[in-house]
Amino acid sequence: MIINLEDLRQRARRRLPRTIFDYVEGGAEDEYTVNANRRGFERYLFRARTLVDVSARDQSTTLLGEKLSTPIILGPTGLAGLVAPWGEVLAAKAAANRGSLFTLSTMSICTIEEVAAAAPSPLWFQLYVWKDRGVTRSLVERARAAGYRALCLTVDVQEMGNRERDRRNGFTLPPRVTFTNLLDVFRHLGWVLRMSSSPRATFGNFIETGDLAKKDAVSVAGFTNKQFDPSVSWKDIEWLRSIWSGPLVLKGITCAEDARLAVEHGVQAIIVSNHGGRQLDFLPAGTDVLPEVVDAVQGRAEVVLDGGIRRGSDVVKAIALGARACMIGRPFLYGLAADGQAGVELTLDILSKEIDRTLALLGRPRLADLDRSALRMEPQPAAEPRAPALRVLDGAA
Ligand SMILES: Cc1cc2nc3c(=O)[nH]c(=O)nc-3n(C[C@H](O)[C@H](O)[C@H](O)COP(=O)(O)O)c2cc1C
Ligand SMILES: CC(C)CC(=O)C(=O)O
Repeated sequence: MIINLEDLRQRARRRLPRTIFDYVEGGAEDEYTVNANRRGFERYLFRARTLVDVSARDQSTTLLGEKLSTPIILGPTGLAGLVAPWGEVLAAKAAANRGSLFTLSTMSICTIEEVAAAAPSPLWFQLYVWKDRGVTRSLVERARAAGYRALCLTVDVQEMGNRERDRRNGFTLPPRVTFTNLLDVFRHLGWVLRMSSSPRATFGNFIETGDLAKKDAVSVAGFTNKQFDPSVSWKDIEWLRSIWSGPLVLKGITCAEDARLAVEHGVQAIIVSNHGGRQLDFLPAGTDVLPEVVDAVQGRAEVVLDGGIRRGSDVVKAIALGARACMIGRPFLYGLAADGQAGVELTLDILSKEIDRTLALLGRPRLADLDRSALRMEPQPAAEPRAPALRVLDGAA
C-alpha cells in the first residue's frame, strides 16, 4: 500500500536495477549533506495556534507570475528518462495535471522539443554552461523557441561531485550489463522490457556531440567534466542576460553573499540548494541557510528551497522560513519509477494533502499566514563536556 513518499521510494527500489536506483538515491562522498537535509527539517517543530477557523484552506501560490495549485515544483533531474521510458515527458504531463511546473535538465534523455511538444504545463529549462559556448547558446535558443518560461542556471557543478555509488557500480551511458550487475539486471527484467520503448538511453539534447556521437558507453562524470565549463563566473550572468530575455533563476545558492550578488545581477529567483547533497559534501542543510538567504534578498527575488523534502510538513516549514515554494528531485523520480506519470501525480497528491492537513492543524489556513512564528527549534540536549583535544584547539588547555 502506498500512503507516503517512503512507500514510493521502497517501490522504486524494488523496480529499478541497483545501478539506476543508486544513481538517483546517492549523494557525494559520505552523504553527510544528503542526511543533513532531512535532519534540518526535523530540527524545526511547530508552534500551533488553535480555535482558528481553518475550514477554507488555500495552498495555491504564484512563482515568477505562474499560478501554482501547490507550492511544489519538479526540479531538474538529469537522466529521468532512465527511470521510466519518456520519463521527462511523463513528469512534465503530471506537473501540468496537478497545477505544478516542470524543470527540464540540460542532461535529460528526452529532448527540449519532445518535452515542450507533449507538456501543456509551464516549463523551465535548467542550463549547464558548456565550455563550447556555441552549444550553450544553442541550448538557450532552443529553449526559447520551444516556449520554456524561465532559464534556471545551476551554479554548483563546477565539477561533478564525487558520487562513490556510481563509481563502484561502473555507471555509464548507455547503462551496461557487466559481470558484476548481470544477476541484478536479470532480477529487473521488467525495467529492461519497459525501457525498450525509450527513445534512447543517452543525453537527448546532444546525441551528436563528441563522445556521444561515437556511440561508445561514456562515464557520466567523465563526459560532464569534459563538457561543463568550470570557469563560469558572475560576468557570465551578464552574457546569459544578453541571450535570454525571460526570467533568470540561479540554482545552488547557499549563503547570503551570493544571494546578494544574484540580486545585484538582476536574477528573478534563487533556489537555495545543495543539489540534494550530490555535489559538495558537508554543505549544511538547506533549512540552515534559507533564513540568511531570505534576509539578504529582502524580497528583491523569489526564493525557492530544495533538498530533503519528503513530507508536506517540510514544505510548510520552508514557507514559514521565507521560501515562496519548494522544489523536489528524488521524490518525483520515486513516483516515476513506481508508476510512471500516475506515480508522479501521486507524489504531488500525497505532498499536497499533507500540506493541507498541516495548515489546518497548525491554525494557519493560507500560505500567507505562515511566518517564522509558526516554528520553534527542537530543544537541544545539554552540551557534552568538551573532549580534551577540542580544548587544545580552543587554546584553552
Ligand atoms: C537523479 C538526479 C539527477 C539530478 N540532475 C540534476 C540536473 O541535471 N541539474 C540540476 O540542476 N540538478 C540536478 N539534480 C538536483 C535536483 O534538481 C535537486 O536539487 C535535488 O534533487 C533536491 O533534493 P531532493 O532529491 O532531496 O529533493 C539531480 C538530482 C537527482 C536526484
Ligand atoms: C547527469 C548529471 C549531470 C545530472 C546531475 O546534475 C546530477 O546527477 O546531480
